[in-house]
Amino acid sequence: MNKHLQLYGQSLSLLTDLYQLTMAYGYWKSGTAEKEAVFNLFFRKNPFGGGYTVAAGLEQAIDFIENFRFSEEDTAYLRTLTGSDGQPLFEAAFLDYLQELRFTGEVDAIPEGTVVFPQEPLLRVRGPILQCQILETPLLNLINFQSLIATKAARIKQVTKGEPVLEFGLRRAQGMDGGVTASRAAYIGGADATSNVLAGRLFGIPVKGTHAHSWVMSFDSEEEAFETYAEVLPNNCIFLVDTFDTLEGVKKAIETGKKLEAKGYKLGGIRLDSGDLAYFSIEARKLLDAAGFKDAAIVASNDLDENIIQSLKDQGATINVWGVGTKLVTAYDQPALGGVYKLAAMRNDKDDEWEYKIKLSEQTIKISTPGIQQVRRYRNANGFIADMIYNTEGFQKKEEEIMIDPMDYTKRRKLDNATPHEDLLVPVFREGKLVYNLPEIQDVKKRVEDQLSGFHESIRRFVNPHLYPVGLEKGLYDFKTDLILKLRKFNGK
Ligand SMILES: Nc1ncnc2c1ncn2[C@@H]1O[C@H](COP(=O)(O)OP(=O)(O)OP(=O)(O)O)[C@@H](O)[C@H]1O
Ligand SMILES: O=P(O)(O)OC[C@H]1O[C@H](OP(=O)(O)OP(=O)(O)O)[C@H](O)[C@@H]1O
Ligand SMILES: O=C(O)c1cccnc1
Ligand SMILES: [Mg+2]
Repeated sequence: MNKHLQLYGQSLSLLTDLYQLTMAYGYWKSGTAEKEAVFNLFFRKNPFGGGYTVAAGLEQAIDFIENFRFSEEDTAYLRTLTGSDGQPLFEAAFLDYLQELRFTGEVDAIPEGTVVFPQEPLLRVRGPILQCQILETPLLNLINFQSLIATKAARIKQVTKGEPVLEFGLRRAQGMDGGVTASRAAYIGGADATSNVLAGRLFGIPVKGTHAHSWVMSFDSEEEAFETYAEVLPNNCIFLVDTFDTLEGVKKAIETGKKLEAKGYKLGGIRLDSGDLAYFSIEARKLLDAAGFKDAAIVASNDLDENIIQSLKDQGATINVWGVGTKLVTAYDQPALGGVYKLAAMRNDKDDEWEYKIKLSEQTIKISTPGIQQVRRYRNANGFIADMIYNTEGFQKKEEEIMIDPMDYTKRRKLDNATPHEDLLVPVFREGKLVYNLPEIQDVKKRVEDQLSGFHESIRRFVNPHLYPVGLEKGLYDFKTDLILKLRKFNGK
């Protein structure tokens, strides 16, 4: 366990914002540390202007929670922190308490690879408030980034229409963990292989690659470069043909391909990495086909993303393997998913009942939803039709379920228990123990494909995608409205 979650040889429990620890100290000192709380992790907008998001990062979140403990070294560091008066920020007894602290609560989560939408809790954490609080930052860090990259990869795979995508991003990734984590999420979302060898080893992702311009440049001629490569790696021959003159390069790759064939090997293909990729791929295909290399792949790379790939396809490009780096692993056009983690309920001291919590905002979309939430996904014969967020404890939903658009009271839909449905959040931790069987990464990847094919294609289009209906169960909607009115002092008026 804890495969790549150790950074620089350190445990990662301090990988949180200082304010989580100062609040934790506050809860401890004021005697509320053990009060039971529920937090929901959700985002408010699909990334890239798209109509869907792919959930990813749960395995690393689980790993983090399982290995969550402050070591002696960690608390020794915290002991050195001081406040504005130069005095220690934390008292010794609190740091001793932290050292003994383990996660004892509950986590429910939507499995990785599930297609999800704004407002839906991807993860729900329940337990002593101090523990839930400290987990906010690492959980958001882990889920936001991987969900973002998995979504980007799904969009890229969507436009290649099933043609292989090779993730080449490590050199441009946001640091080392960014690179490793992006390779994992990209594979889940749709990439078929990575050039990142460490990610291959850690996660069981296929590793693939060609060669660079420097290989060609290190010889006196392109012929010599290709032939030497073919001698050393006859079973891995995809030649980069654009170092000097692309179509001349293709001809030289073909000559080397013939020699490979004579020795019983196959020319894997060529790679194009500059110039007009549509034009060169079409011309290269003609040359390869005429020479009998109909199976040879045409790999293309060079700052590709889903929009350029779509444009190349529209131009009739004959590329059939797509190398995508920078714009995939950095989510170039939207570098962050704005997931948040909000307190939604707390156990009341007086009567031991749930007290529901809400964050007000001038912007309706930013008002959080109270409750111990679950997401129910309904389907008909054609696929998924709507998701309803409901409260699982306290006020109950009724037999006949009415779902209301949280942004528009008049937009509603009738659903009932007879409509086939599935609850998306599944138990992950109970009393601090892992109760979830982690799926193989290949199964997570497969889940993305299955899920995406279950939604109407209109949610997948890039321009003005259709908004998939996500609503609040009427009881929850009304409860939330009453709570907002109460907080705004419109109580009963
Ligand atoms: N036919 C095409 N239609 C649309 N975009 C294309 C087409 N061919 C290439 N591109 C994209 O246009 C951009 C070209 O960038 P740029 O001009 O920097 O590349 P280049 O000069 O050809 O190559 P390099 O600088 O790597 O040698 C890349 O993002 C590439 O993917
Ligand atoms: O373009 P990306 O999607 O990031 O894919 C990875 C890129 O990395 C390599 O070259 P590099 O960019 O290092 O050099 P170059 O720009 O001179 O090709 C490769 O040739 C690709 O172009
Ligand atoms: O194998 C490749 O072709 C490759 C690897 C990393 C970056 N660009 C290309
Ligand atoms: Mg480049």
